[in-house]
Amino acid sequence: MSRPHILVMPAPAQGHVIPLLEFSQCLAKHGFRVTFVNTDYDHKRVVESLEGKNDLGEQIHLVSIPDGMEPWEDRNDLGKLTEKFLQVMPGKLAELIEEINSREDEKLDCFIADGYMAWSMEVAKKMNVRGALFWPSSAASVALLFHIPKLIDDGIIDSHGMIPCHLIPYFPPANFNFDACHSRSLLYATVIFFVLYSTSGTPMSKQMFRIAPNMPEMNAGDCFWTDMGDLTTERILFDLADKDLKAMRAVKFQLCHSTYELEAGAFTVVPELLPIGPLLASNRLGNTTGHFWREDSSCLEWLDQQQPSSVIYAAFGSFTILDQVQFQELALGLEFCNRPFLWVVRPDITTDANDRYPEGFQERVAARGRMIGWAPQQKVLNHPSIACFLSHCGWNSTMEGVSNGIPFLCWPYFAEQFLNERYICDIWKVGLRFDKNENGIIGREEIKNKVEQVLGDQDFETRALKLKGKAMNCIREGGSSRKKFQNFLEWVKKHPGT
Ligand SMILES: O=c1ccn([C@@H]2O[C@H](COP(=O)(O)OP(=O)(O)O[C@H]3O[C@H](CO)[C@@H](O)[C@H](O)[C@H]3O)[C@@H](O)[C@H]2O)c(=O)[nH]1
Repeated sequence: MSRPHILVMPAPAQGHVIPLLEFSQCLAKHGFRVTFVNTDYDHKRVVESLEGKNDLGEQIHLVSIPDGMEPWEDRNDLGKLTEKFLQVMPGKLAELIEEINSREDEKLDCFIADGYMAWSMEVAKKMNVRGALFWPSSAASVALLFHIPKLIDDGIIDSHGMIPCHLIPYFPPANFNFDACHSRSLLYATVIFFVLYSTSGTPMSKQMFRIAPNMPEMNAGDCFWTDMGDLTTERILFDLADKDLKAMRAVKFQLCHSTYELEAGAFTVVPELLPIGPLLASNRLGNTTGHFWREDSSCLEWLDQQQPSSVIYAAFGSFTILDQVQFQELALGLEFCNRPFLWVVRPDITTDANDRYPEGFQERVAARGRMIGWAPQQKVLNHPSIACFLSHCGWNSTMEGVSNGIPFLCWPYFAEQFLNERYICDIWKVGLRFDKNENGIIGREEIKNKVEQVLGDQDFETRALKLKGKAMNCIREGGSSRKKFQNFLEWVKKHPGT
């Protein structure tokens, strides 16, 4: 009998491609053939970063379809990207499925889409292919999505995902200086601003709510479509969330990159969600694949030369952009800590690619600091020299830090990262958050103080190691995630064909 064939499609983003490809490797290890469909743009980056190495094995076949954007357009503009891919990808996906199914010995047994691409379930249904979803983010973020109708009923967001105007503080900020409005035009501009602000809506309500007893309090700002900087993008992303929510209700299998033990409360909100995490390349003794940037593995040799539990690892995932002032303050903060550090400085982490570091910084830290463009992060976090993880709290980074028993310093950037921070700091108590200073930035002293607090208090490490034990037990024989993964495999094997 030929191997069952599964088509897997991630959302077009680094934090989605890596875990879905890891999941695909697990499927391949269990005897499945996988066709993995990226957008053309991401496909090119993934293939380039493989540098000709066949880390994927023969059972995973990479293919691609267009995302509707021109090659030079900015894919970090999530509103535009979403708008374009929703126009183009459904048709291209249907063509791809048709083409695969036209080959007699390759017919698809199942289609697995990223939860954030749940709209594609409709395409699969029309093509008579069974669908399942995989969520690369926390169960809490899925629960929040599931909770949208209730948030609308309770008036926390309106039917466009925005906070209704009566919940927005109507008054100007406390530090607003009316005396400074000498000029008539400035006064008019100010009035127009407040009128627009109060009628257009914004999802950034600070009204707190709790959706299950043992989950942290949340606010509308934790939803992934919020805090994007402009209302158009937020509305496009909310429409995507709404589409995903409708589609997910009709899907039998929904898998999630988490564990019951880490997020028990969230799983009670969406009982059909099945955890299969943590997904780590080390679980199958392999390497992480799907990178958009080339890994700089030379940092592992550098880590070998450092003392055990001595190095601060700082990395912000694939989206975070720091302005020049904040970037330099972070550099000075790392310098102030007076410890070895490994800092991932992605080529696009600041808007200004030149003269990014404070004057003389590189020379001063040369003996104990290392800056690289992209790390083999899972291997780094598993290295005995790592003491703590200064992270933007993307869910993959969170799972990777937790699975290695590393305490966190939390620096969330956007979307559900603030919710992940609450799990790290308030529920699991394995890290500390940074506070911004009066200038709205995280200052060098704050960085030094919090690093010292986390590393000076043995309880953080003790709790982190305990949490690691819980997370890793889930994927051992008899563990909860292992069982759910096996249930899923059986379901696919029992119902072969379309
Ligand atoms: O130098 C680096 C930095 C990161 N990574 C990897 O890249 C992935 C990054 O994923 P994540 O930590 O989740 O961050 P983002 O790239 O920001 O992920 C997006 O997708 C996640 C999953 O939905 C969300 O939780 C985030 O908020 C969203 O920004 C992880 O597997 C890391 O191991 C590397 O391999 N090398």
